[in-house]
Amino acid sequence: MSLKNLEKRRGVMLVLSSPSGAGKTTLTRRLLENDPQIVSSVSATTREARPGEVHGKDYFFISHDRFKDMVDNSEFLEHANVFDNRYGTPRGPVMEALKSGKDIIFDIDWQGTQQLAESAADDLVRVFILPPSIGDLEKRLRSRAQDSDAVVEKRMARSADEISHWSEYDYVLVNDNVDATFQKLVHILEAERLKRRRRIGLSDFARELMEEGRKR
Ligand SMILES: Nc1ncnc2c1ncn2[C@@H]1O[C@H](COP(=O)(O)OP(=O)(O)OP(=O)(O)O)[C@@H](O)[C@H]1O
Ligand SMILES: Nc1nc2c(ncn2[C@@H]2O[C@H](COP(=O)(O)O)[C@@H](O)[C@H]2O)c(=O)[nH]1
Repeated sequence: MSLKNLEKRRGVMLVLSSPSGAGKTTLTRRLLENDPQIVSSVSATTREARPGEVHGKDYFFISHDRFKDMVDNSEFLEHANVFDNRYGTPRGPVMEALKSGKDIIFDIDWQGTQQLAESAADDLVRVFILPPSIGDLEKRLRSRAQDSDAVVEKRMARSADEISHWSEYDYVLVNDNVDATFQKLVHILEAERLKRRRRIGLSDFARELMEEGRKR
């Protein structure tokens, strides 16, 4: 067997969740820029686009009617109501990515993570991002300057609820320094990629090594 076959593996479904503003989007963008093996799941949402957000790249911005049709047609892998809007993960692109041997990163809330855990537990790696303090979280949401005061207030009011789900995750990172947090995320992904159950070619490789070893 060639060493190339040994590299074959099941894709990782890497989930990032956090209270709004803790840094999921920032970390996701950085990972996508630095790692050609991972792609991002682009969610559909009924919320308005923020300035600079691009349809099809940041989200698929769709109407409530279209969202309902997609739910009725089972087009979502998971979906949830978050901050008075609907959000969902389109099923097709995730399946395509995993089939082509890519890893896929999801920026979704705890409700979506629970749904993915029911349908894809073996492939899932769940990372929860905490802010260093609630004061920092609010500063980040305000300095992002993309949401109205009312929206920021609503998100801050829900932060404790979101944080209460931290222990449902495999890893918890405190995003104090973005460079340091990013490095930790890279290490998590590297270690998860090496897990035995994901490495499809490993048993054939080990069997062949043993056969050769026994012949000596
Ligand atoms: N470690 C950090 N230190 C300081 N600022 C940060 C850090 N990480 C992210 N930020 C900034 O905080 C703001 C919010 O980050 P980001 O948009 O990535 O959060 P998010 O978790 O994706 O939020 P949401 O759930 O609302 O989409 C951004 O302006 C980002 O540049
Ligand atoms: N369950 C899901 N949650 C999602 C999805 N896409 C995004 N989200 C979460 O919504 C909030 C708000 O996001 P924002 O872009 O409006 O700031 C945040 O917690 C996201 O993680 C999804 O497809 N499913």
